[in-house]
Amino acid sequence: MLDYMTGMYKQPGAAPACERRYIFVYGNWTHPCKGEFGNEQGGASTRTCHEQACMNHSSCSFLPETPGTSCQSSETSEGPSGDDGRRKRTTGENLFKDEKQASVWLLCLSVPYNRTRGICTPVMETESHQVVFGKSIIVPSVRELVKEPITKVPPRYVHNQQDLQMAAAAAAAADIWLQSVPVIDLHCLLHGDSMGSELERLHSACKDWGFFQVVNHGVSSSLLEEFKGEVQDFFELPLEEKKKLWQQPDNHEGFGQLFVVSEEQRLDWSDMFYLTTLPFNLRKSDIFQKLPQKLRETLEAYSVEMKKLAMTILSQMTKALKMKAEEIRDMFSDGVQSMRMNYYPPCPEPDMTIGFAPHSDADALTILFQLNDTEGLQIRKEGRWVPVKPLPNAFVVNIGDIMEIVSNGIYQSIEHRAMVNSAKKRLSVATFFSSNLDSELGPAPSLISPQNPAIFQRVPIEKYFKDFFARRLDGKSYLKFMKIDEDGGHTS
Ligand SMILES: O=C(O)CCC(=O)C(=O)O
Ligand SMILES: [Fe+2]
Repeated sequence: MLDYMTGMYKQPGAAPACERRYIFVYGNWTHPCKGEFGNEQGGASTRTCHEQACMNHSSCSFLPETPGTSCQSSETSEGPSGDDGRRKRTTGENLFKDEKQASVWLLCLSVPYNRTRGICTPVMETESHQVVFGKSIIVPSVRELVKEPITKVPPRYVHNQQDLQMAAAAAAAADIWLQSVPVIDLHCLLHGDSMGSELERLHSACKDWGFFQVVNHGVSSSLLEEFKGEVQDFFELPLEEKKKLWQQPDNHEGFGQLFVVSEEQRLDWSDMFYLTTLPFNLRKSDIFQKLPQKLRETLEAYSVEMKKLAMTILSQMTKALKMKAEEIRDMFSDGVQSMRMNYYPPCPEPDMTIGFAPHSDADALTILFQLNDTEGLQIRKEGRWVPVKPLPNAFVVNIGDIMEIVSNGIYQSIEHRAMVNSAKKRLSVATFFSSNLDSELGPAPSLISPQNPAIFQRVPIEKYFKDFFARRLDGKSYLKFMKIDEDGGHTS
């Protein structure tokens, strides 16, 4: 049985001996505790860090500098243990035939496991760090609301008309903009002759747009299809089932809406499900245990893929910004990952409301997976709302506030929102990637100089998030709060 707090398989009576193993697929690696570094091309490899030998065990990890996105090599590597408890050698090809399984295995190997039983037996009491980042007033489900034939949007969902009128203008101008949101080819960025030019394109996309679509990302389409189906089924569960996973008054994880801080506040035309997925010790076990089994397993695999992808993109951004590689590693190696699944039901008066009010994301990097081809996402560019048309097999990636702060404003988080329509529902999953919970947030030292002084203050990341979730979501107002004014204090 998989323990969803630690990512390990529970096996009663397992012996306590343990070691920590790491696995990476392609690329450069470093081992901060042992001062080792190396390079692997092709196949999956594991390295072992023996707990006793490692003084820095809690923070020790092999850090893939250029994690790969493909696992098709047939190079030899180690695989999960056989039934006899001894480790079997297998080929990379076999190991990753079932990518979902492989990803779960990757996760398991990134935590201590019991040497005598092979893979993922419980050897470590993970101290569950029960951080509650925020709470939100409990609100009804919009999906349930539209089950009754309604012709008008209830007053609590009617949004500011001036803002909404801009949506119509954006729709009219859509064709001009459709081609404009940059598309980054991850394969070209990591391999081959066009790496340099693709890196420049990435840099411009982050500076000028704060948004881009990423293609050739290497995440298996079968995993994405499976995840898509399971998320759709999840929102179709009967209300009685969903209630078991509804937000609680003291914690915003679960079904509901985020950032609802007053009974008067206008609500968005959507239902969402929010949960923290990484690191393991931040997971809310009661939520994980109640997820449908298949979704839970696919979510594990998806979460690993998203972490790999986020780390790859972040390390490329570091390169483009000419930051020191270790700065990003120190901040994100054990980064906080959370997911927000969004369900926007059809709306009888789409011009009166909004699926997700304008906001910038508080994280470093968001990877958005649009589950169907219904349009709805718009980004604010030069004062206009620009629709983002989902490309097949692409993720939409955007810079969040943390990256704007770390880059000292070179990259900018961009306001975006989700619109609804009268005919079709829309679903998306946003994966948010933020820095390690014990890190301090502020501009990267390598980007600061007397000529380029820090424009943002430094705060512990835990405080940053708690303050963020305590506020009503309002465009980029939270980032303004983090800015240093000319006298060296807060700007607001
Ligand atoms: O559903 C969308 O397109 C946008 C979702 C979003 O912005 C978010 O979850 O932060
Ligand atoms: Fe967002």
